Amino acid sequence: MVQFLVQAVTNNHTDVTCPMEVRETAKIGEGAFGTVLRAYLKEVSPDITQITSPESEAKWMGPFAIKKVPAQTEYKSRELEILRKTSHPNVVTLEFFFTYPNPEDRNKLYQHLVMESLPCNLQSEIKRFHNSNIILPESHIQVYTFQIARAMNYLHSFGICHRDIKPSNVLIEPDTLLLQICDFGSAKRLEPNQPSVSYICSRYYRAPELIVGCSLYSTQIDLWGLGCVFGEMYMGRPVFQGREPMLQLREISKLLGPPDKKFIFESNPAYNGPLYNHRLFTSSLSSRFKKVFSHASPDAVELLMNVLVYRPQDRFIPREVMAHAFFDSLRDPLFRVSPRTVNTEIPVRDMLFNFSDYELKTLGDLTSKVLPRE
Ligand SMILES: Nc1ncnc2c1ncn2[C@@H]1O[C@H](COP(=O)(O)OP(=O)(O)OP(=O)(O)O)[C@@H](O)[C@H]1O
Repeated sequence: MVQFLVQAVTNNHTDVTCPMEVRETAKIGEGAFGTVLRAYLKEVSPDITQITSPESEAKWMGPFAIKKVPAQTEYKSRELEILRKTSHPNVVTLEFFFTYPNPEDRNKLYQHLVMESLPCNLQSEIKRFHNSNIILPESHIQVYTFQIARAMNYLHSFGICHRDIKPSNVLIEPDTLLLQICDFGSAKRLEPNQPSVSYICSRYYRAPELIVGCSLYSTQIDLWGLGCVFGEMYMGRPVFQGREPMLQLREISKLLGPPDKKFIFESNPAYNGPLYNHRLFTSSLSSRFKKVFSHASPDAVELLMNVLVYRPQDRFIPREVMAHAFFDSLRDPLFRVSPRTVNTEIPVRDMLFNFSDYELKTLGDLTSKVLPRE
């Protein structure tokens, strides 16, 4: 356990900055860029310069998840900027933030993002089911996928592209099936006709346009990630597991068939890598999807076929995902789910459809299809 006093901790909701004690209790995650720790925070009076005694007035708040990343890198400050702008039930909440030196190297400042903590991520949930030789109940897959699409609909409405959608960046609360997207370390607000780097996103979840080197991509790269995560919940392992970066396209072509010339030209006319355009099978696209996602219902297969699509323009956008028939049972007033951690069935309709006025506007002509039945 590590405890320290920070003179200037800013509350993300009120913008008030005050001194606080921070108690870090355990490591939750370690990524390429930062460390995530479980932590508690306590307000202290401004004249205190030493850590206060346990009997002091204020209560410890938490648990939180603190993400520490080296401060002052242009790349990472985007994460704070984006988390400060967003407020959505399916996007992790930033509660406080501060900069503080690294205990091992006092000269190096670290940005600390203090977020609401969720107990589990989707990667461990998928593994848990897979290791017990069972697949996630389709009702859970519906509830989780709907919330991913809802978060994307919100983020994309501001042009914010997450750029690293994968099960370990999807947090869940197994008792309620609440889901929140985390890790905005790669996220960026995409501007039309402004190029961005194509070497983002974790390999198994990279959209085909990124693999062939597209730099003018859109928020639709996140939808590919949604499709991969959606499919992984049925398969218990990543849908496209390329052994190395260039073999990733080969894995995709085993299911979708080879990419066509139009897709390559629109993505990157200068692409001269392998195209895997020899015939690997004779079966139809839909029979391949049915075979690969053998546990999925016909509606789920149909939705997967509309998301795992080469051309980003032909891929469903988030509100089309939410409006799809696969989620119709969620719209039923009687819909209930049985979380694995709870012994009773719980209603989830209020949690799924508590749209803000802003969100309702983003649904446009699909509003009546997305909203629940009375
Ligand atoms: N708010 C949170 N609550 C609970 N766990 C969290 C939270 N934020 C992050 N984590 C856990 O910590 C892990 C690493 O966090 P994050 O992905 O933000 O760091 P990163 O350095 O960008 O990692 P990576 O390189 O794997 O993308 C996540 O996969 C998740 O399991």
